[in-house]
Amino acid sequence: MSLKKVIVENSVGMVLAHDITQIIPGVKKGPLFRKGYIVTEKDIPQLLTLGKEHLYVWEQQSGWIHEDEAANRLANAATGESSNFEISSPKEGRVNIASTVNGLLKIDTERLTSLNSLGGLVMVTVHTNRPVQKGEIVAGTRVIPLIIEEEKIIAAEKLCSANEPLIKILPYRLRHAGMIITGSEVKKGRIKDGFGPVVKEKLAVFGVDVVVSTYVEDDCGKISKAIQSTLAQSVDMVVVTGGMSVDPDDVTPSAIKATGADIVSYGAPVLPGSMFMLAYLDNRPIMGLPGCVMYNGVTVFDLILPRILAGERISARELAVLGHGGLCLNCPVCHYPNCALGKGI
Ligand SMILES: Nc1nc2c(c(=O)[nH]1)N[C@H]1C(S)=C(S)[C@@H](COP(=O)(O)OP(=O)(O)OC[C@H]3O[C@@H](n4cnc5c(N)ncnc54)[C@H](O)[C@@H]3O)O[C@H]1N2
Ligand code: MOO
Repeated sequence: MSLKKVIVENSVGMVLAHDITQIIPGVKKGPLFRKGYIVTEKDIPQLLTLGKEHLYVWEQQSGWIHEDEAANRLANAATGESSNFEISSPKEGRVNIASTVNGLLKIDTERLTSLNSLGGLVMVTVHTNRPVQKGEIVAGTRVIPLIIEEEKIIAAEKLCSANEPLIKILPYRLRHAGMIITGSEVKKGRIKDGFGPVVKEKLAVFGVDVVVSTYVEDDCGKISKAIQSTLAQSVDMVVVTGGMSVDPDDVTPSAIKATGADIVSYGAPVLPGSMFMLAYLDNRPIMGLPGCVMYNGVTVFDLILPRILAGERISARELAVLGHGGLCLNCPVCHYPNCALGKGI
């Protein structure tokens, strides 16, 4: 198809090649005539008052496609036509991509940049590794010109679907957690446990149940044994709270090491949460949670947990890159994940 420019008075009976938007300040912004509309005699005065003395109408031409069709094709290619996404009807060449499930959003950011370097089209997303909910819009795509060479869309489709889709949602796979609350003051009843309820609630958001829960005093051997016996009860992961810092009674990192687990990192470049430990034993994650996870609203735990639950194995490098954007600004009202925390990747 190609465009033909005609004088508005000569457009009666012709097929409109684009939406015509009406804006009434403070009242309305939206299309008055839609692409594909056949112009009638009575529309002419209204078109003239909208400032349209000329219109673009369609002239069929092979090798070119309309922006709406192109945007639709791009959205389908980017999501691999997965049922985890719902693609909206095109509007003025824009298509929205929404999640139909709760899960971890994965964007191949390198390929996204390559796609957006092709020119003539844009693919725009929220950040990768975001925990998304059913119904949330996660991406939008728009074709810049009204019609575009089909060849360009074919190249974009190839890029979108190479090996695996550009945009994916990973379901949360881990369901059962074990929790070890350390601290002699808690074990001996000097204070009430305030950590367990916080962790339980954070896990429950993702549908994870704490199926084993143990209180242990600040003793390396006892904590280490508790981790092993918790893992023996077929949990998918273990969280150990407290004792992560540098006091003589902070023995949790040593206890995790003593289980023989592979230590990915002791320390993570996120504030709060810098004393975090991640380790794996028999491919099951063990997380050492510093006191700030109990105290602060959002910490490194909130950044890493959705990825762990989606079954990703987190490397030391993936923790290291969190430093860029890892500083919580302690806003008076927290809007996480709608903020910069953890978005430097
Ligand atoms: N010299 C340094 N001091 C601290 C550092 C550091 O790098 N150098 N790091 C700070 C950071 S960051 C954090 S976070 C905390 C880490 O604390 P821990 O994980 O070692 O926490 P604890 O010492 O076990 O407890 C701190 C505080 O919280 C209370 N607590 C602990 N567990 C519970 C529980 N289950 N229920 C209620 N209250 C609990 C505990 O009684 C302590 O009062 O260290 C900084 N210091
Ligand atoms: O582990 Mo503390 O990590 O930064 O508040």
